Amino acid sequence: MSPRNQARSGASDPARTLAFDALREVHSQDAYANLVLARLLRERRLSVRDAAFATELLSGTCRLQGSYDVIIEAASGRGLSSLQPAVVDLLRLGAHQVLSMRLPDRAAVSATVELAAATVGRRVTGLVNAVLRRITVRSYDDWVAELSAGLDDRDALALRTAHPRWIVDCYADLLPAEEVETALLANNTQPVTTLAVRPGLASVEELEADGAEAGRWSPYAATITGDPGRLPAVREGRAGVQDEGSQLVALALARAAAGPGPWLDLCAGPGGKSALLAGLAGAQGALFVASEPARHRAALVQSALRGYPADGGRVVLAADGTCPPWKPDSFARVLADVPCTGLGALRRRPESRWRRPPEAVTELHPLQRALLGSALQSVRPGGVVAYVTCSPHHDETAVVVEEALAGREDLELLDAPALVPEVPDAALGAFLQLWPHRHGTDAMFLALVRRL
Ligand SMILES: C[S@@+](CC[C@H](N)C(=O)[O-])C[C@H]1O[C@@H](n2cnc3c(N)ncnc32)[C@H](O)[C@@H]1O
Repeated sequence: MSPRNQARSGASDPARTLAFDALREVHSQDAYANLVLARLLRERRLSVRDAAFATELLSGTCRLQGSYDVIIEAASGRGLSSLQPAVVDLLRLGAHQVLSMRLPDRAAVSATVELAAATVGRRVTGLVNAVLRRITVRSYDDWVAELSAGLDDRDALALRTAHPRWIVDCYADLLPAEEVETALLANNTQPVTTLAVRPGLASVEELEADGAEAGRWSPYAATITGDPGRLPAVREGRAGVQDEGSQLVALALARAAAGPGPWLDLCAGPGGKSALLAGLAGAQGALFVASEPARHRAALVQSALRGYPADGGRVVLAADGTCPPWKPDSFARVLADVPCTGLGALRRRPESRWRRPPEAVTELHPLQRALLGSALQSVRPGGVVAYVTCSPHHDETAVVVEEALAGREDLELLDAPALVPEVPDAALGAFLQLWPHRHGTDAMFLALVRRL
């Protein structure tokens, strides 16, 4: 087998080869790193150790990419656009091994040079070797200190924490100054895997007996290490992976006083919150309706609900939430978990911070406003709407809610933090704002609005 084909099959260095192939897909096809990684791990069947190495190499490289790019440009003395994209990805993977993975420099450089030979070709090995050896001369912190000279404080913070400047600005506008860096660095950590049990179908105690640990805030949460699929409750659809922040916002909606009547999840795909809400609605004898316009995502909602008995208490619709097929005033509780930039879930989506342009915030605004308007029309008097984002950005959160409330005397903003009193430091006025660095959850935002 030629070296090139050997590397493609992953025989010589399966972990680095997988990380390289995945990174190429991420950049050349705009693919999601997590999805590509999961697929390649399934297809190539690496050892546990190699799979863990490939996962860290790919995820870490994607997260810190912006700062590595600045370092690579400084070390190579040329702009990245003058290099072949596959070579840039090799250098990024090498930079991560050298600067962040605590591997011996010599081993990291020579393994990356071999990978370059096997994938792109021998002609690039000299360049890859020279640039990586220059990178090994300094630590990450020393590179950042050197390259920060002359930058303003926020640009230096962006480089140090590996975030685009506009995201640094967003966090700096929302948090006390002394918390901003900690909050940004929390986005560079790997979140624990958290499960939510479906109410009435499984219990946290059952998961604990299978090796999980009870969660920190939600009575339905448990954390695990390793593959969730090893737990019978997960395989049987009686529990599923869900961040605790998502559980808390669903729980707050369920706890608000709203009177009897059906519940609606207006933007339900892929069904994480639906799976929890359906059980909570069922416990109150309420019909639960999940609606999601994207058919493949509506199918994921069906799958998330598969553990519940098929007794007619749950309905999944493929409907556009901005022009819904149901009559106004139909529901007692409505969840509007709207599409957003996902700035609060950067831990989970390693490449996303470099992909989303700042304009995404303004582009999403009309849809967010329309969906909240539709939710407020769908709820009956006395009922409650939960407006939720997994972004803390002011323009996606408070601004949307305040616009909807303006001049509406029939709407009342509820004290959302009061409905999850077990969680400290989460009040942003009457809004709930969770943070990875404070709560270990995604940065979920919740506003609860009652229709009078
Ligand atoms: C933040 S996700 C919802 C996550 C979901 N609640 C969960 O916990 O799994 C937003 C969802 O809104 C859906 N969406 C996009 N446009 C929509 C529209 N016009 N009406 C309703 N939902 C929409 C997206 O397809 C996406 O599934």
